Amino acid sequence: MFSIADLEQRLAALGANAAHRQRVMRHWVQALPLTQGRRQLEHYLPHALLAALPALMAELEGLATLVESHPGADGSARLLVRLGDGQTVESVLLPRDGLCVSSQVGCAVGCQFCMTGRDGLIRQVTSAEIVAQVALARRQRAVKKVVFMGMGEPSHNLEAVMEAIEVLGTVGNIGHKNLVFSTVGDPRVFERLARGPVKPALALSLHTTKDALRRELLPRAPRLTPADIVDAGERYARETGYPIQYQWTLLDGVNDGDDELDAIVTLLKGKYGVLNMIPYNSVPELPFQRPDWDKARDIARRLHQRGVLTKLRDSAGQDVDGGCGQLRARAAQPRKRTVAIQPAR
Ligand SMILES: C[S@@+](CC[C@H](N)C(=O)[O-])C[C@H]1O[C@@H](n2cnc3c(N)ncnc32)[C@H](O)[C@@H]1O
Ligand code: SF4
Repeated sequence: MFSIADLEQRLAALGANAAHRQRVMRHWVQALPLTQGRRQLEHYLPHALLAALPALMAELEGLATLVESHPGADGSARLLVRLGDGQTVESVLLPRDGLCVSSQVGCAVGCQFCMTGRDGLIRQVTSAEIVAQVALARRQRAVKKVVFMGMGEPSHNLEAVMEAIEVLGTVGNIGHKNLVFSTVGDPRVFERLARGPVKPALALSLHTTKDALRRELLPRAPRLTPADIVDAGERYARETGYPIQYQWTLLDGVNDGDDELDAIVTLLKGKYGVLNMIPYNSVPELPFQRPDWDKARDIARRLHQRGVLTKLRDSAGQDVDGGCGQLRARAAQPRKRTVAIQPAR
């Protein structure tokens, strides 16, 4: 297990200067053959590095290897990925060149509706292992967007995630607004993301406007109220120019009542953001129900009419254990079905 910083050090020890390091990293992250490039590697890299390169590339490939691929009817594919020590995480190839990656094995937040949270935190995923998930996916298809919506809470592995984001947004050739950091909301996140050289877009998993219910559903999320989260999100959105993606997992009879809709309008109307409503992926082991699609569509339509930009989305690969953590648990993000769009401002 090593980090991007460890990799940089190893390259430097083999005689690589900054430009050499960037070139090697580009081949890895973009899954480019070593023969590709304007200047051939053998005329460019120091001898020691050249000699070590095949073994090093094999080692980098070994950071994330494919165990299973479950293609969905919507063009997505849920991947079960083995890390170097045998632990497994999920990545999801999304329609339209997106990829959902995992930042932790398990998760300490313990959301009641999430299969990943049931395991608790098993271990952190290193920055190199995060980037390796992208390299693995790129060996299968193009990746132009990376969302941190797989297993784990990125704010609990913040420095590793930020290190990976910096690589992906530079040598990885991914547009900064196409890197999406998804979090339950942690005060450190807003400050840290705004400070990085690569500022990602931000998704905030809100799920309810009620503080007490949120504490129940997300038992170990930081003690920010929904209003605190939206305030901090609004500042980040204004600072970066990217709208916040508010995430709302729709749970039948739990967070889909008229009282929630009234409070959503109070909280989000006029804010620089979009509300993504994602009907819960049923997981047999968990005690929640997915609302039917017509009900979900009606909720999105009513919010739209009241001035909240709302999109109804379905998790990718509904037909192949679409709930995050299900594939790992049993040895599985967003196909868009946009029903209502209204300019937020
Ligand atoms: C798996 S989490 C990972 C990122 C981060 N921990 C978070 O919660 O934003 C990504 C999103 O998946 C959602 N999610 C988890 N389990 C789900 C399920 N069974 N059905 C639908 N969405 C789910 C979460 O609510 C969250 O918005
Ligand atoms: S939804 Fe996100 S924060 Fe909650 S348990 Fe799952 S991975 Fe962790």
